Amino acid sequence: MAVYTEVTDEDVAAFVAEYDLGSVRSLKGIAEGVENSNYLLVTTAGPHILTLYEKRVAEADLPFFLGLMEHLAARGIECPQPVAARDGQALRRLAGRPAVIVTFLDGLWPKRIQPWHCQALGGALARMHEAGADFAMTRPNNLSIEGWRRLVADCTGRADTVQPGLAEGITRELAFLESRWPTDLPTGLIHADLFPDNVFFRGDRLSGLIDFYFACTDMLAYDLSICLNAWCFEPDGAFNVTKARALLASYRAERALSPAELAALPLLARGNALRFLLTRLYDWLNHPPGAFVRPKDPLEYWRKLRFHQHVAGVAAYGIDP
Ligand SMILES: Nc1ncnc2c1ncn2[C@@H]1O[C@H](COP(=O)(O)OP(=O)(O)O)[C@@H](O)[C@H]1O
Ligand SMILES: N[C@@H](CCOP(=O)(O)O)C(=O)O
Repeated sequence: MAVYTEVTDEDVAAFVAEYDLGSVRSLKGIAEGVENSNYLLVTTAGPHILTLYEKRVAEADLPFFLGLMEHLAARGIECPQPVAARDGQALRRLAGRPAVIVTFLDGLWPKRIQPWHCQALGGALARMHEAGADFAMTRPNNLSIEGWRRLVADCTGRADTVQPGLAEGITRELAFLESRWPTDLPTGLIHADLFPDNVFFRGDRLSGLIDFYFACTDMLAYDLSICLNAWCFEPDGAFNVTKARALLASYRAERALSPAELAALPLLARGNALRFLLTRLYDWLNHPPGAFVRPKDPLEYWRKLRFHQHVAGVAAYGIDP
C-alpha cells in the first residue's frame, strides 16, 4: 500500500493544530497510489487528504504542482486544492518529509472503463490544456525522451530476466524514437499521468482530476497519447477502437488537433509506452522484497508499444486525419 512514511497520532495532532481544521478524528493510510504516502485525514472540519512526498517528487518542484492545482481550479477545472495553515503556508514538513493537506475530491475512479468515460475524459483533458495555457510556471519533463536513455541503461542489464529479448527491443525502440521525436508540436501544461486512477467520476459525470505530481511542460498531444494507452486497451490487451474514437473525438471537439499533431500520435503513443514500460521495469527490478507496494506490470506497456509499432496513421484509432 502507498504509505511509505508512517506518522504517529501525536505528530499528526501537532501538525493539524497549525491549521484552522479543528481536531483530528481519524487518520487512515490509503492503499491506492504508488508514488507518495497518502492518508485520509478526517478532522472536525471534514475529510481531507494528507500527502507526504516521497522519492520521485523533488521538493523544488512542489511549488509548481501546488501552484498549478490552484491555477486550474481558478479556471474551473475540478482538482484538489492545497490548504494553507494559519501562517499562510500549505507546504510544510511532517515526519521528515515535505507534506501538504489538500481538499478531498468526491467521486470514484472507474474500474471498468466504458466508452463514455473516454468521451468525458477527452473533453476534460482538452479543457485542462486550455486552462493551463496561461500558467506562468514551467517544468521540464524529466521523464521524456532525454530521460529515457538513463532508464534504459539502468534496466537493460536485467531486462531479459523479465522477458527474453526485452533489452534488445527496448534499445532498438529508443534509437528509433530518438531519430524521429517531434520538436515542433504545440507545447504547454500537461498532466503526464492521467490514468484511470487519477480521474474521478460521480455517477455519469467526471468529477475531477487528481495526482498532478508528474505535471510538466511538454507536447499537448503527448498527454493525449498517454490517455490513449491508459484508457483504450482492454484487460486482455486488445485495443478498443470505440474508446479511442470517443477519447480523440471529444478532445478534438474542445481543442483542435493540427495535422502534424494527428500524424505524430502513433509515434507519441510509442514514446509514452516506452516511458511507462521503463519506469515500471525499473520499479520491478528494484523493489525491495516484502515491500507493500506491488510493482505494476512492465510487459503491459511492452504489448501496447508493439501494437503502435504496427500503426500507420490515426485511422487505426478510429478518427479521420
Ligand atoms: N484529493 C483527493 N480526494 C480524494 N481522494 C484522494 C485525493 N487524493 C488522493 N486520493 C486517494 O488517494 C489515492 C492515491 O492518490 P495518488 O495521488 O494517485 O497517489 P500517488 O501520487 O502515490 O500515485 C487515490 O487513488 C485516491 O483514492
Ligand atoms: N501511472 C503510472 C504509475 C504512477 O502511479 P499513480 O498512482 O501515481 O498514477 C503507471 O501506471 O505506471
